[in-house]
Amino acid sequence: MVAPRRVLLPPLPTAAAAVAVSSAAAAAAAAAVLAPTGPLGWAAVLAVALAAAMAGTVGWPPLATDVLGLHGTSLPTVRTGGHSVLAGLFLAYVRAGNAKRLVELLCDWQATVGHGVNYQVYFFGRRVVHLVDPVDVRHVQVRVNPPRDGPTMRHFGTPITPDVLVLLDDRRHAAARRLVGPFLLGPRTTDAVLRVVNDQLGPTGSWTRRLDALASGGEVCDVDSLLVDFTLGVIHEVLFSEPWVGADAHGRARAALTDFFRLQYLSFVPAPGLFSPRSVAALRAAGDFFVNYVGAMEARRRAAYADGSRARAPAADLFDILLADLDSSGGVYESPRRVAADVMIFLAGGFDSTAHSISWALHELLLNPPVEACVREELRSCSLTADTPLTADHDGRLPYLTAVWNETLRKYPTVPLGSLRCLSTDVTLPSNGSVLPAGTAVAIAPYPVLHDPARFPAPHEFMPTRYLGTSPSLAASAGSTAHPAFGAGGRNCPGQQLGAVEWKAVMVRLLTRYRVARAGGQVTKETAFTMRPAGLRVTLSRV
Ligand code: HEM
Repeated sequence: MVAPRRVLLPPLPTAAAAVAVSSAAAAAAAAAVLAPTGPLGWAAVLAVALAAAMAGTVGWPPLATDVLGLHGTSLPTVRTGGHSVLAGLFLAYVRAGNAKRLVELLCDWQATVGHGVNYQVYFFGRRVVHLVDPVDVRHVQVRVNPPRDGPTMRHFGTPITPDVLVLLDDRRHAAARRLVGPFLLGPRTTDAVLRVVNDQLGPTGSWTRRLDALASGGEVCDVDSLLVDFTLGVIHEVLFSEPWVGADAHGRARAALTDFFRLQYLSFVPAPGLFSPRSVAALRAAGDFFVNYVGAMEARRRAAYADGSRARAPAADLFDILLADLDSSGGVYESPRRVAADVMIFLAGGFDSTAHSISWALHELLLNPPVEACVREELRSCSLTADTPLTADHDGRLPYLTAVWNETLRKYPTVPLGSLRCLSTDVTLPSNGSVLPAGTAVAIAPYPVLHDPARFPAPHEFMPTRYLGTSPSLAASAGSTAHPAFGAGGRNCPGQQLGAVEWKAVMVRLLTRYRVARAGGQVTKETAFTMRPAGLRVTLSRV
């Protein structure tokens, strides 16, 4: 590994200017030589300018390699071992994104520069710094807490409004988090989740009937897909205190959110115009669906207040809190569209990330019978059976299951790429004093941080014992800065308690009622914003 030199990099516009100047010069030179007269001639000039821009993009950064104490810019393409030339880095990224293998690409890059080593990559003259040194990660996420990188995460706002929670400026973002935080991180969310899970997966619950039917027929099922449906129902009930309204609403929402995530990887690429008109139309249709749905839910709620069938206060759910704020002057939510946008973000954040964390845990229990035996033994020792509802009191009494949760999210952080931030001020990295200039895009992806062998020996092994004795409370563990599966700081995941409680409640319900067996097939990591175990096929049988 090359020892970093500490040299201050010229500010970002220098890079962009270098690319612009080299492509303009190339275009001028080509124009002089080709003397274009028709469209073909101009197309040739354009092609030369484009090639110069790409060459400039990749050719300029080596001058900057090792400045900032970072490494990189010549990185292998995924699984080929070959090094990227010219636009190779960009193409490798797009190819890996299309193949839903961005995690593998990131791991290859990380292995090239060394585990725990920060590095930089360039896309079209723009530097993206990947931070993995834990000291720097902590500093930037918690102390600096930069906003998300608006231009490259713009599609989060595309469907409804750019004023969506994840993209708000610091002041408005903090106000929104203060509004929803007490609900999402408090007992009302825990109670709501336990009520829904215990009801639907309880002895007479609708989901239990569905799973019992699969079990008695010995049917092979895609357990992850079932769980995605289930968790979309849970997050809806936490938001609205009722199931999805309308025959096809649940299905349409799932399709819309899937469309929304499918394109997410392109938003990490800081180049304009990457979305095809068809994709943009699909995103807009998804946005329209949510605006209409939330509008109808609002009308329904207001009618219930008006006829007295429901009290306006105290707020029973997150939707009540959002509507009360909408009705107040100077609140966080100034329009119904803003409410619809954030409802969409909570639904998006809260469904498949949690579903996949349950599926990955089941996958590992199937691979590790001694771990499964320990979990089952712990459930027995707490007298948890298929007929016993899980309560909030059980949390501290299930340390082994808690360790399995932590280890599942370490090995399979289900939002593996985290989010892209943009520095508003110059930031000095505490690990080596390097300065990242304001405007730098910073990626803090949980996956490489949680697979650093220096911090997690044998990172590809599933060892819940790493966490035994360290984290008595489920909600407080995986969200810490030492375990950044949920990010950290002011823009961390507000749904971590919800996800943790739901994961545990579902695991208890499934394991006390069913035995799960593998039904063949290869399980691979498939990343489209969230990371799922593709190919996980199982059969269920009653315990
Ligand atoms: C296992 C489950 C989950 C994982 C691994 C996860 C992970 C993450 C991560 C890594 C971030 C980005 C943090 C950052 O930028 O520093 C995030 C943000 C977010 N998550 Fe989660 N999440 C999970 C469950 C949930 C749930 C259940 C909800 C429902 C409320 C949710 C809602 C959100 C929202 C709204 C944001 C954006 C926060 C903001 O910008 O203020 N997540 N999550």
